Amino acid sequence: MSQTPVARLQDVTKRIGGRTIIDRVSLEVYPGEVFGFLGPNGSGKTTTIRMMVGLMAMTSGDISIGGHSVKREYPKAASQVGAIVENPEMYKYLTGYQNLVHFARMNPSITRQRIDEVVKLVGLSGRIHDKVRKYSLGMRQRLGVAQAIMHRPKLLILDEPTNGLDPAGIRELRDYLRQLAQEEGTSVFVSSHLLSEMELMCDRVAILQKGQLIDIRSIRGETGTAAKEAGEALFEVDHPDAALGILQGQGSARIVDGLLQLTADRDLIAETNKRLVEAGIRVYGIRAKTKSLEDQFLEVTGGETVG
Ligand SMILES: Nc1ncnc2c1ncn2[C@@H]1O[C@H](COP(=O)(O)OP(=O)(O)OP(=O)(O)O)[C@@H](O)[C@H]1O
Repeated sequence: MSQTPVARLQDVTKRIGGRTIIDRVSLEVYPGEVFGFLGPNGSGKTTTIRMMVGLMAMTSGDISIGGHSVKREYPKAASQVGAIVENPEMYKYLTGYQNLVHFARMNPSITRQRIDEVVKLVGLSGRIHDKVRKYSLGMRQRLGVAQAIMHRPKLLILDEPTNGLDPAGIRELRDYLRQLAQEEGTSVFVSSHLLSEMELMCDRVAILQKGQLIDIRSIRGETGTAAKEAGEALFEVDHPDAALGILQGQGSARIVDGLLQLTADRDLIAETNKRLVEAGIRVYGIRAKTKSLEDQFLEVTGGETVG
């Protein structure tokens, strides 16, 4: 994508007590996309998010939000983020609306009209004047999201928002996150340890394993099936070394057992083939070893059922 990213993580690393918890994680989140951060428990999702919102310092690397470095321009970066990292603090004896008015006081730019708008967006209009103590978990969470987006952040970060929600609650969450992305152009960064939920909610998913990012994938459609997209493509060519030279800059290209191997989706396979042929390389065969997101996630989790 050629758009300017809303969030950019560059080689983000966190070491605690000599242990590397997050290891050179790099990724970009684009305007209006719902980006999933998928990994088994303990893989480092929360730690990464804590660094993104400035709750924890990085050991090295950098994160920018809306073009502002979290390290060097924290107030500017923070103003572009809305997040629910731990359970949102809400006053249970107040109504949902009173809670929002209370939080809006801290930011004079938030008007009553804006409050009404976010209430509608998260689907709480009918119950916003009920006391929060009467709310279900899903409703409390929606109120938390309403609070987090009142100041029109470019990026909304949600850490494991589906925890404890029933399937209907998850579907609702998916619907209003999508709406948020579409109507307000807000990008959403959402973590989960459940692949099935990520497939329902996200445009792209990054898989984190033991603090390392092992893949970033697009998800096509909302049918619950992961696109069999990027994978290893093997090119059988007459001069592998020359072919590798031609593909300089195509990050993943390497030679394996005399074959030119690279990570590519269908378009990139076609494009690579064209480049090679045009450069005078003879291509005898192309094999694509695509792995579904599910295959890959099962490898990461060792086939264990997580949940
Ligand atoms: N302050 C800390 N000191 C030492 N180790 C930590 C600290 N914070 C996190 N860790 C370790 O870092 C690893 C990643 O933790 P993290 O909570 O980020 O994972 P997670 O993917 O969010 O998992 P979960 O879904 O279980 O919260 C874990 O092994 C955890 O024990």
